[in-house]
Amino acid sequence: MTEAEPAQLTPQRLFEMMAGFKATAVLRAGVELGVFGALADGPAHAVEVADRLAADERGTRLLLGALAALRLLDERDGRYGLGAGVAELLVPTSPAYCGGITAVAASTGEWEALGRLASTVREGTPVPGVDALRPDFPYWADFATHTTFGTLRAADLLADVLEPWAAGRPGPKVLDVGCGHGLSGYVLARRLPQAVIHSQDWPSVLEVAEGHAERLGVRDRVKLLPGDAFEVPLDGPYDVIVVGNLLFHFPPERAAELVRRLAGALKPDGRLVVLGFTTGDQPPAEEPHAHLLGLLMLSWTAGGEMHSTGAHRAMLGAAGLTETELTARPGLPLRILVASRPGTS
Ligand SMILES: C[S@@+](CC[C@H](N)C(=O)[O-])C[C@H]1O[C@@H](n2cnc3c(N)ncnc32)[C@H](O)[C@@H]1O
Repeated sequence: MTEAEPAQLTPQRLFEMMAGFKATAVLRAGVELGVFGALADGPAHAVEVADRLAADERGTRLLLGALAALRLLDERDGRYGLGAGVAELLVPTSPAYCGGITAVAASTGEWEALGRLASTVREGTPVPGVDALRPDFPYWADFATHTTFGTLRAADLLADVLEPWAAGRPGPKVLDVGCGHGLSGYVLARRLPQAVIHSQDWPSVLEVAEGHAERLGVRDRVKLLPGDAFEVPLDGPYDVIVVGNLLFHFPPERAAELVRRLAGALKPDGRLVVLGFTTGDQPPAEEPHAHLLGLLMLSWTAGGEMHSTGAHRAMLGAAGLTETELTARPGLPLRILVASRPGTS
């Protein structure tokens, strides 16, 4: 295999990077003000849109121009309509609506943290006053609410991996630690009608997860374990424990401590699953999401950072688990490691 040539930096690529935050701002303002919903029934002049949004006419006219410059809107004869694909993805009544994800991926919290990245790197400490590990860190409830569009794919893949094995266990008992939206457990529950899911996270996040469990029709088989994953009584033993996108909140030794705790709550022959973004498995340009997420962990936690699949394997091995198997899919920037607790059930 030949090494990929490094991409040549061009002035255009450089200026696109510099202007990236402006596109984020324009998209976010469009979503926040309800521009796309206001144009769902057809094109309109800026003055009509301003009236529908109860916003300033000049401000609306300038924003609509910028949205058209980004091709989110089309402008014809002074009237603005939705650009190609916008009705499906950015009109709130569409079943494929993604605009809510701006509350996470383009959130004020991320924006403010990354706006002072150089100073965070210089000092090596999180943004003053910010701690993503606090039970009331508001970003996590937003994350649980708005990211189901993307996380459903990961939950489906996880269910594909676990279903053949778990289907052979009578009434499998599953724990999802730092469950967020909870979909990892709920998609599995829909495939395995006898499964019982224990969803673990902070209380404010579990309120959101509970809503998803109800919508997916599995609420009657879901138990909630609110609290700190390091301290809450785990109510085991379990057939399956999933820890998804949580270990990178912590430095390696703290992550390994949690893995040990979870391994101790497995039944013999039970499975511990580490699911999520990793770095160090591929060249950085092949795993950009994970590297950018690592900067959020730098900004928001004391010591959190992304781990490699090799580091996860070492944590699982140190916790006495064996036969670790890796699943990854092209185009899905997540890796799934399934490790077994020795013994027979
Ligand atoms: C990035 S989200 C991951 C959500 C989901 N597991 C996934 O893979 O998409 C991290 C979650 O971990 C939770 N979390 C962080 N620290 C925690 C702790 N000490 N105890 C329990 N949950 C925690 C957050 O509230 C958040 O919901």
